[in-house]
Amino acid sequence: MSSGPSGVLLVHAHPDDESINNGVTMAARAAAGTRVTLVTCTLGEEGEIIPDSLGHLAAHRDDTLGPYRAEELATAMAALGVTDHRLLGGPGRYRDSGMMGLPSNDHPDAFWRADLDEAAGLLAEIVVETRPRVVITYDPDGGYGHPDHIKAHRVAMRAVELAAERHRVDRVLWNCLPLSEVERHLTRLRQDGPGRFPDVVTIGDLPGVVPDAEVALAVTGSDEAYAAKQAALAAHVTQIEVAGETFALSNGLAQPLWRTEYFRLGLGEPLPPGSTDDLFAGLEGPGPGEAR
Ligand SMILES: CC(=O)N[C@H]1[C@@H](O[C@@H]2[C@H](O)[C@H](O)[C@@H](O)[C@H](O)[C@H]2O)O[C@H](CO)[C@@H](O)[C@@H]1O
Ligand SMILES: [Zn+2]
Repeated sequence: MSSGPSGVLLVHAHPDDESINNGVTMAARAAAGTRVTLVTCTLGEEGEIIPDSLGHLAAHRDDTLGPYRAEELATAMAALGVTDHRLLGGPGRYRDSGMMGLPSNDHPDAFWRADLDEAAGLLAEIVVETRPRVVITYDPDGGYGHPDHIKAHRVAMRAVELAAERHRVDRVLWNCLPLSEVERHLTRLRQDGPGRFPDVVTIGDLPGVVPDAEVALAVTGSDEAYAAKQAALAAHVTQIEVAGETFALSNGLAQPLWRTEYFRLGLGEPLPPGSTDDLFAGLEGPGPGEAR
């Protein structure tokens, strides 16, 4: 018998998105005793692969990248202290669709092709089981237009609707980045140089950049939470290289490894203006017997 409403549910498209977008938030909440549940919608089977030694895993070769990234995800979750992480519909139910417009979008198992209500129904059952007060996912553009990110947004929002008669989520938060902070960090990155990486990202390469006024919440990590995020990112060996307070994807473009993670309000209870650190700010107390 689950107790009252508790915790936070995060909905992400591929293994690595959870650590990139919410590593600090997940580590801080797990350490505080909040129930943290991660649902990852695909295994990232179509991903590029950084280490040459692992290139054989690629979709056009052995096509075994998915199980490998599942192991990377488990290692990242251990680093963040998150024990409840699930694959939507079970391992392999929905396949990584690849970047928008590629033939992999048409794979019969591609998440981009998934029936929305079927996928949202699977997620709604997790919402009813775990009873989160807050759900975190992407904005309607998926942050940067990747089909799996867009679909994860749509599935998450529909699941909250489908679950509402059995469990009402207090608020849905969308990951974002405030323009002024992006400009400040990229200016410094360009001045310091990309270090071990060939170049630095541009604003257009970063997901969910919005005017500062649209940011409803900023969650800044402790040294411990930030170190956990660095370790979690580093666990995604096929996708990410970490260099101190920067990292790069397979595109080799240095980008900030954010210590502060930012959110817009997607649905539900507004946060008090200028809220910091508390996903549950302004909500009536924790659920019965639940830590926040
Ligand atoms: C962070 C993220 O969502 N990564 C996705 C993305 O991978 C990017 C993609 O391969 C792009 O072409 C590269 O330039 C970039 O460096 C990659 O991060 O798309 C992949 C395929 O759908 C997905 O597996 C990966 O997780
Ligand atoms: Zn992704």
